[in-house]
Amino acid sequence: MTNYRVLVSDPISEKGVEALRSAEGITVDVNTGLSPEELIKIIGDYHGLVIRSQTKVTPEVFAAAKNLKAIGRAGVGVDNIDRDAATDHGVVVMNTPSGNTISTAEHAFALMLALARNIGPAHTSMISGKWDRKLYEGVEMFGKRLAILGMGRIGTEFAKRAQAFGMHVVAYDPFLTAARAQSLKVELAETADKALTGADVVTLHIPMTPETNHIMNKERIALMNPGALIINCARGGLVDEAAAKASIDAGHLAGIALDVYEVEPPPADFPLFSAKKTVFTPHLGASTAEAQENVGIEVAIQIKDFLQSGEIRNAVNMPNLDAKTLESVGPYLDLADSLGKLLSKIAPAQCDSIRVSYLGAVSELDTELVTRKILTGYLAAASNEAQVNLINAPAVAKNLGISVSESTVALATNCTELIEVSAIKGNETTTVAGTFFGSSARIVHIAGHYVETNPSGRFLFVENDDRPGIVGVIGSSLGEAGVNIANMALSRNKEKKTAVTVIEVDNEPTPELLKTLRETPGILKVLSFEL
Ligand SMILES: NC(=O)c1ccc[n+]([C@@H]2O[C@H](COP(=O)([O-])OP(=O)(O)OC[C@H]3O[C@@H](n4cnc5c(N)ncnc54)[C@H](O)[C@@H]3O)[C@@H](O)[C@H]2O)c1
Ligand SMILES: O=C(O)CC[C@@H](O)C(=O)O
Repeated sequence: MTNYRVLVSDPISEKGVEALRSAEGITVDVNTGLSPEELIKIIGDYHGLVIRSQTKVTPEVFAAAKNLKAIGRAGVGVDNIDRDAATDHGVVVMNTPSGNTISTAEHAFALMLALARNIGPAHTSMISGKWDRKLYEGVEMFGKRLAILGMGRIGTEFAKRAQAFGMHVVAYDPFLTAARAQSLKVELAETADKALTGADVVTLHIPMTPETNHIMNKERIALMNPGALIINCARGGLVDEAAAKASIDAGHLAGIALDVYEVEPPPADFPLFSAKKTVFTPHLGASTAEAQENVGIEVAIQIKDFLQSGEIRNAVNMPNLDAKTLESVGPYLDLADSLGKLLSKIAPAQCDSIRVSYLGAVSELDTELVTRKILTGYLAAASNEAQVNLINAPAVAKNLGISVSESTVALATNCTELIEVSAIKGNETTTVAGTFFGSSARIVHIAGHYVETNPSGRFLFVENDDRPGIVGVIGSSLGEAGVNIANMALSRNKEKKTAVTVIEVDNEPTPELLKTLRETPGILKVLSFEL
């Protein structure tokens, strides 16, 4: 069994580390607090990397990570990983989306209550010997209008807690349907602006993207009621901190509670530190024993399963390939790989596009994965890329200028299902196709010829004039060269008056044998390849 090395570069739970340590074929190093330079120096030795939010996985890290196959993020946000670079380098990025949901929702809720009731300043005042009841009068949350931006996992949990407190919940999320809003008993807002108009509190539970950067800007803050509160336990940068400070200073916004910051940690002269009503925590949303145990164990098992069996769960840069999916698509992936490889051997070089058609039963599978595998097989030989895999195959094709299209047809003629792959160069199209006879995968179509052959093995592909005697010459040439024939499939193209012979051979034909065959009158093309 291969020995894989995994680096844990941020603190994760001991149980998570243990789950990796006890895995067969995996060696773990826990080395936290590395500088970017130190990480770059050692990352080349590792096949797996486990992180939280401190480690920044930059393009420079990927360039040095020659053996890296997978990154596991113990948490939700993957904004500390350059996803495009990961995909280009064929590294799968997985997160653990649900293990810290409750903890983060509870933390955001705690921030809201602490802000509304001045818990922080009242505590500080009391331990300095004061008993100031007037200064720290708060506001009730009961009956207040709460805007939730982002009704994913954490937003939904926050909504449930707010409803229990008697708040009126208005939610905006581009993927929140009217039916789901109804079942969650929240008012559905069509836009963020509508959710915020007249809101007393806003809580943010959305990812940080170029579109969501500063979603809480000066104009949106102004839409909220005077005396409103902002809670951000999602990502720094969602709130324009300068605009929030200006609004508090101007007496519109009453206060802000933050767990996350545009720059983490914020500088000592962070302007909001001097604002009137605030609560700050140092990115603690997921910092509970329960959440850390959940995400630590989850990430460890995901990395272990990927390295040991290729299972992919919670990937953010490719479709999932969990055990169940792997079982159903596994045989198709092997056939797809062979079809891709076969196409790369028989189609002209420098094709412009690849077209994949799924006909019959196979059209019901996760065809995106199968297409990725076809590309992996095709590009492994056709490109100079050293490592084309399921993760980077579409990106490699795109970089090479090869467009890829996919179509599905529910019914297949002649057989119950068919995967047909064409390479197109100008007006020349080369097609191969494969199917299953029972559980046995077969290649049934090669460049205009119906043949039936195994999808793996060593092959000789011979195209010749369709006239008597040629197959005999091929057979005797192979015999004289000591090449044993394991299988042979013949096909004629009556229109072109040509025939092809696909011969599965036990040993590799020598260059001399190939030369003899190519020089035989009537033989038009001889290819030798392994699938
Ligand atoms: N503070 C912490 O320690 C901590 C812990 C866990 C998660 N988080 C952060 O919390 C955020 C939410 O996590 P989650 O698990 O609920 O994620 P999620 O993917 O379940 O939910 C995010 C939701 O945001 C919605 N969304 C995207 N763009 C939007 C927009 N412009 N306006 C409104 N909604 C939009 C999405 O449709 C999705 O439903 C993430 O940014 C995550 O990184 C922080
Ligand atoms: O690792 C952490 O504690 C932060 C996690 C959190 O920001 C997340 O996105 O899951």
